[in-house]
Amino acid sequence: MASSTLFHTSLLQNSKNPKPTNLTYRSPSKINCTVKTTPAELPPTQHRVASTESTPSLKNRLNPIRPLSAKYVPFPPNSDPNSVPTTESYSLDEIIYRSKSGSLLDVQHDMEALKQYDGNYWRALFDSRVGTTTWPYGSGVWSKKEWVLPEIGDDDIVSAFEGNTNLFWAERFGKQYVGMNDLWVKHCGISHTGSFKDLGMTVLVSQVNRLRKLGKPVVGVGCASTGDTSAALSAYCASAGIPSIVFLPANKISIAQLVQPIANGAFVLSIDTDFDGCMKLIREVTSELPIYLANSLNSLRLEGQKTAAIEILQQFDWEVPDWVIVPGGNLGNIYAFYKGFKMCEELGLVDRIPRLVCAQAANANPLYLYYKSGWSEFNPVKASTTFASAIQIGDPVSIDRAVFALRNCDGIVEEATEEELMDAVALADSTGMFICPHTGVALTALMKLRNRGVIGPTERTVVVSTAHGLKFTQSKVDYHSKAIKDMACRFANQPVQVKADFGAVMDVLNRHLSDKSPRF
Ligand SMILES: Cc1ncc(COP(=O)(O)O)c(C=O)c1O
Ligand SMILES: N[C@@H](CCOP(=O)(O)O)C(=O)O
Repeated sequence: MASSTLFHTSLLQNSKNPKPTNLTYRSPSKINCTVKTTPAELPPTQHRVASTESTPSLKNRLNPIRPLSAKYVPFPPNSDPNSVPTTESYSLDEIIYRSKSGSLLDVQHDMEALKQYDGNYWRALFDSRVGTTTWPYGSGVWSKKEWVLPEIGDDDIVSAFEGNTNLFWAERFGKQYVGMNDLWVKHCGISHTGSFKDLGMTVLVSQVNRLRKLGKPVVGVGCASTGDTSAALSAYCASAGIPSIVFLPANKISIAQLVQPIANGAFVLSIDTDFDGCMKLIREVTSELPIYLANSLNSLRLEGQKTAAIEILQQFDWEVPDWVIVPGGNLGNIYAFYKGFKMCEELGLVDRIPRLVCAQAANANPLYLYYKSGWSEFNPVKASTTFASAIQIGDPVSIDRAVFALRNCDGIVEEATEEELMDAVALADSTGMFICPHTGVALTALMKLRNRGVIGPTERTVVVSTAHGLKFTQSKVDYHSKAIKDMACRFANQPVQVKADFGAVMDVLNRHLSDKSPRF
């Protein structure tokens, strides 16, 4: 409720805002920073105004002569030894999703321009924005604007102040179930629309907003979805007044996810196919109609999603965790994490990157099978039904990005059966979390890697939680009522039916209290 109120207020104020004035102050790291504030007569909600400090205002430090910029290049970028050197590139103001050869694209930042500032500078700049309410830097994504879309105007940004999510010390789960004392869960799903997709969608919809203002032919924005991309797309588009169109696999997403685009006024197509079928259709449609493609095939999305990696480092005071475990489906996010960590290393904020683990549901495991083949042969699969329905994907569009990321960080791929992932959810929930099944997949991967001794007991590990558990309550209801065929539901916690009678209630409580065995 609160965040959606802020969302609208921010956009309203942004459009009305007069020009700011400048003040100079010294940031905690002794770097001269210029901050722009608005005149005193402005409304007290000054924090919702546009255009505050920006990197060029810090030019007194290093006299930068290269402006910051970014462009599309074919993936993998030229920096990769296996890439074929090319000069092919495109402005971010072009509407393009694939290179001439049909490969994926990547957003490439002018790293030389970014390197005009050292790691201390970037750390201090990002740290100085934590907790601010100044537009747009109060967003965990736009607090890293220079590394995301350096050239976009603040007025074009469509943001719900996403990001800045809780990095939760999973003390009890860690100690009790995996023998670890340094286990953390990054709750990316505790967000405006309840999943990490907000991080990428703010970037994509902001760029669409800019394109439309530039007069580009974009009548709407479309995606195929297993429920979270569609929720984020429709919310951000609704906020900016941009039409959204979502292709959903009929009867394959949760009710909570389905109602999100409906409520946000999207044009919702429920299609009698699976996600891969919807993805194929949206690609065909967006090549025919002036509908902008919002899936992570579009590399803009990953620029926002990569900020979760930067945010993790920041939350650890720029200490690098040993492992980060990410559930994978269409496989954009695992690459986004790699890219975020790698940029921090290349720009001197940290001196190494973590090892990444991509966790898949065994019922939708094409990456896992590819990994197990020693990366020798990739075959799409027909994904079967899984409680981790948002990753029920058999032909991931970002397969090349995922392999690139995993190979370059000595990464691992793991899988989780339905029973394993649901048990992991129940155990995590019993320690005070309320996680989605996808996070259960990631926790299963952690348990397996701990059992095999791959992850050590004192290694700092972050499990990325990708969606809010409240979107997936039906799976929890089924589990706790032991209503899942062929599943023991070992950790089900069933309510006790009792008569509305004092004696009956006392009997039940006395039996419960005398039972000394811990519940799990
Ligand atoms: C909740 C949730 N977790 C994980 C994923 C996997 O992310 P990716 O498709 O980037 O691999 C998705 C979407 O695919 C998702 O919605
Ligand atoms: N889980 C996703 C699947 C599509 O992924 P995307 O990142 O390519 O949009 C969803 O919620 O739709």
